[in-house]
Amino acid sequence: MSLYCGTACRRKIFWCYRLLSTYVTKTRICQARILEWVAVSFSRGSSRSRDQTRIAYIAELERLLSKFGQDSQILEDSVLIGCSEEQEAWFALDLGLNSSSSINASLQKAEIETALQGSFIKLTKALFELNVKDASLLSTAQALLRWHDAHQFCSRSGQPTKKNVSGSKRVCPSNNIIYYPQVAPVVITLVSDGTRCLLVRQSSFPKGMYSALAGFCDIGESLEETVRREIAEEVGLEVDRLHYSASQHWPFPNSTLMIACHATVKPGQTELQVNLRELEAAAWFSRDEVATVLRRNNPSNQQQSGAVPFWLPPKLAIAHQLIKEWVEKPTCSPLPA
Ligand SMILES: NC(=O)C1=CN([C@@H]2O[C@H](COP(=O)(O)OP(=O)(O)OC[C@H]3O[C@@H](n4cnc5c(N)ncnc54)[C@H](OP(=O)(O)O)[C@@H]3O)[C@@H](O)[C@H]2O)C=CC1
Ligand SMILES: [Mg+2]
Repeated sequence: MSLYCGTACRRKIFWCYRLLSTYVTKTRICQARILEWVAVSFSRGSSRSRDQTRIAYIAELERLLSKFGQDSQILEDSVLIGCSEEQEAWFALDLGLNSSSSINASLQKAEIETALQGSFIKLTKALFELNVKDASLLSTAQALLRWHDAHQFCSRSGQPTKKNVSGSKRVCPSNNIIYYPQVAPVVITLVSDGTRCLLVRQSSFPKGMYSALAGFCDIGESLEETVRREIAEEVGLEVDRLHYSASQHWPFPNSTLMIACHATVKPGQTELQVNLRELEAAAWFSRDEVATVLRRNNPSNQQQSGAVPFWLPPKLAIAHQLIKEWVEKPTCSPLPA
């Protein structure tokens, strides 16, 4: 808050662009209009490569908005997502480009791209192409802007709620109820039997990708209980030991805190009973197999050579870190659950 008000702070905004698309769930294809966010990530130069993709930070958004005939009033909708090492506050703003219901409907994506000499790319793609710091900012922006978008009204009075300046909460003016952004805890666990690890596929994953096993925490559960329940529910295994590894904020489908763990099952109790309502496939893989895939981890490699049977989540995904940890530290000994 002080960052926002401080005179030394220059207000920087990075933009998010959103579009409507169909959304495929595990059980049905839903044609409902679901908001899918796309990062405004720009690459300078003629060809885009991984290290060129970056967030466009706009120091003088007012001027640009005015160029397109927009009222700078919309800046009030921006939310604070962080600050630079020079103590400049960074805000994110949803421009709702090309959305007919948006107050900014007259802003055209192509025109903005031309003005800024860059191009929009999908948020899910951008998150894996940006550096860790920018990806984290973008993840915060997506989660926070989406939360504000979905919490415009008080659930008690039905009256419109009002965002505070930084966007850290919304208040109902009629009864002073305060609403804070929500985060859902999710556990993601790499199960091992000592020599092999368990990788799974959901039908919603990109083609050929396998990952660790994940699940939302239920009300009343500890993380340990969630890990045990999810593993039992999805592959029919009983966890023997587990230990925490790391965590990561993840903005899909809404704001989640991914809590990553390693788990082991008892030797001899490794037979899988795959719950096909939750998973498309699950299988044990040796350390050598996983190490090979990690080294060549690129979906296009698989298509080109056919040598790699599957691929793993990209480096910035916490699942990737879990898998890498397991490959590199075969002897780490877990604590009793
Ligand atoms: N980075 C990675 O490699 C991976 C990340 N993930 C992330 O982990 C998340 C959870 O994994 P997933 O296996 O899908 O979880 P679950 O195994 O818990 O299954 C998802 C189902 O749980 C129910 N559910 C319970 N609480 C919630 C909630 N707060 N929000 C949404 N659904 C809820 C829904 O069921 P119903 O529809 O019946 O209500 C939903 O379809 C994923 O959404 C994904 O973002 C997952 C796998 C890999
Ligand atoms: Mg799951």
